[in-house]
Amino acid sequence: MASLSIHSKKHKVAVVGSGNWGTTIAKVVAENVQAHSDLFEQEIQMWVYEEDYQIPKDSKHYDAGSALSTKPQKLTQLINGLHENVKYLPGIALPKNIVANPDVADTVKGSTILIFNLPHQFIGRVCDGLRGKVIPYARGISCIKGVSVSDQGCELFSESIGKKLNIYCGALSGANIANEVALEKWCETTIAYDPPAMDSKQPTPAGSPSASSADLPSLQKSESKSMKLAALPAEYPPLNHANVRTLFHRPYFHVRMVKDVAGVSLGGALKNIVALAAGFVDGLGWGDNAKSAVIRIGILEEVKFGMQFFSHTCRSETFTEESCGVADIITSCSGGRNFRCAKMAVKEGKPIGEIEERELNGQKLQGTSTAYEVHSFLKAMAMEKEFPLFEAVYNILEGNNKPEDIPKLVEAHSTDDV
Ligand SMILES: NC(=O)c1ccc[n+]([C@@H]2O[C@H](COP(=O)([O-])OP(=O)(O)OC[C@H]3O[C@@H](n4cnc5c(N)ncnc54)[C@H](O)[C@@H]3O)[C@@H](O)[C@H]2O)c1
Ligand SMILES: O=P(O)(O)OC[C@H](O)CO
Repeated sequence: MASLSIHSKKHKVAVVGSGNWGTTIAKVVAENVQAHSDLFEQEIQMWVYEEDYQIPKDSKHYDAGSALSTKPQKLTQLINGLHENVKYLPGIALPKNIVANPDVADTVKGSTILIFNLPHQFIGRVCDGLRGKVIPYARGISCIKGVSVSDQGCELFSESIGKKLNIYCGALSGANIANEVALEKWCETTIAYDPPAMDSKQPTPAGSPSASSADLPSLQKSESKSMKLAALPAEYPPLNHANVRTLFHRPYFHVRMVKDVAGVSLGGALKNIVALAAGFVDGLGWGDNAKSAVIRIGILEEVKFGMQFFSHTCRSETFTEESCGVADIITSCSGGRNFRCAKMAVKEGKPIGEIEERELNGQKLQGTSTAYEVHSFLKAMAMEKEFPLFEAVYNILEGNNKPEDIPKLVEAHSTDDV
């Protein structure tokens, strides 16, 4: 609830992305800024990748007598007029304090909290366009489930966003099918936020904001030693765990705060590969036992990947105890888009890309590209054999193997450990 604040400024929040999850998270934070007007400004700017959209005839918004319905309209105009993202989150009423904006630089202007939430294949280009446009003391949260693989290696999006924009960026990930969260069905999520110590200090209310610099948190230290962060001016409420949690926690969306940014990010990214494997075996009609075997092996490979390549910060418990780990694998292997499309692809004998195009109305699978990206990283490290499930999914997508080959391909995981 709103209470008196000793701070003369409030945080302005922007959401970069407005797909199925982007719009849902905008709804969550729009509700929370209304409930905490002592900490946050009331308007949420939400960046929309602009497109024309024709309201379908079976939509409750279709009105044959209105120009809004008879020809395609800008999606931003529809969202702002109807307070609903009719394309990516149809049927969900959005709080009126969400403003859809087609200009990404204008969306983030003056915002101290930036929430990145779009399919991972697009974030690099979007961040390139934001260089120099964000206020220097802004802080970010990445809700993106994927990893960034390049010649330099495998990078978390929290890291690459942070480096590109010269800001600290944490991560949010969990067992969170967007449509269920949007309908306010209870779930949990994990937020990893480990900002520079200066963000948690109790502020000195009066005086100059004096943007000073601080070292990056340990996760990023080794990779960008030269990067210096601007301090959050004392006029703002501190961006500590409590205030970050306040922005996201709802009665139906329970937040657990942790510090393991790598574990949270990797859990969200790698489970998408596992969900494809689960869809493949389910598509074959192999039943729940086969799916559970895939889940068990998937968790093992997630932990191994994290401890092998992000050992300086990653905790195995993040995968086995948090919503972003085991819970997200279970959810994703039950009702996620990657699971559903992989299952249909096997049942219908069609390429998964064709199913994605037909079924998802513009939403994007993350597992297929992540399987290729993880494969290219493992190949560069000559470690393909160490991750047979991830490799099996890649080889099935590539046409080198069939879903029926999965038991043979993951057999190494079935041998005794004694
Ligand atoms: N949908 C879910 O249930 C869910 C839940 C948790 C996390 N996530 C993760 O959240 C992230 C965002 O997923 P989502 O579900 O919001 O997206 P989505 O799958 O609904 O993707 C569509 C979005 O991509 C945008 N887009 C299309 N082409 C683009 C381009 N060239 N440049 C920029 N944007 C473009 C569209 O405008 C739309 O906003 C993903 O990493 C996903 O794994 C999704
Ligand atoms: O629909 P998916 O497969 O992208 O999964 C959605 C969420 O990540 C589940 O937590």
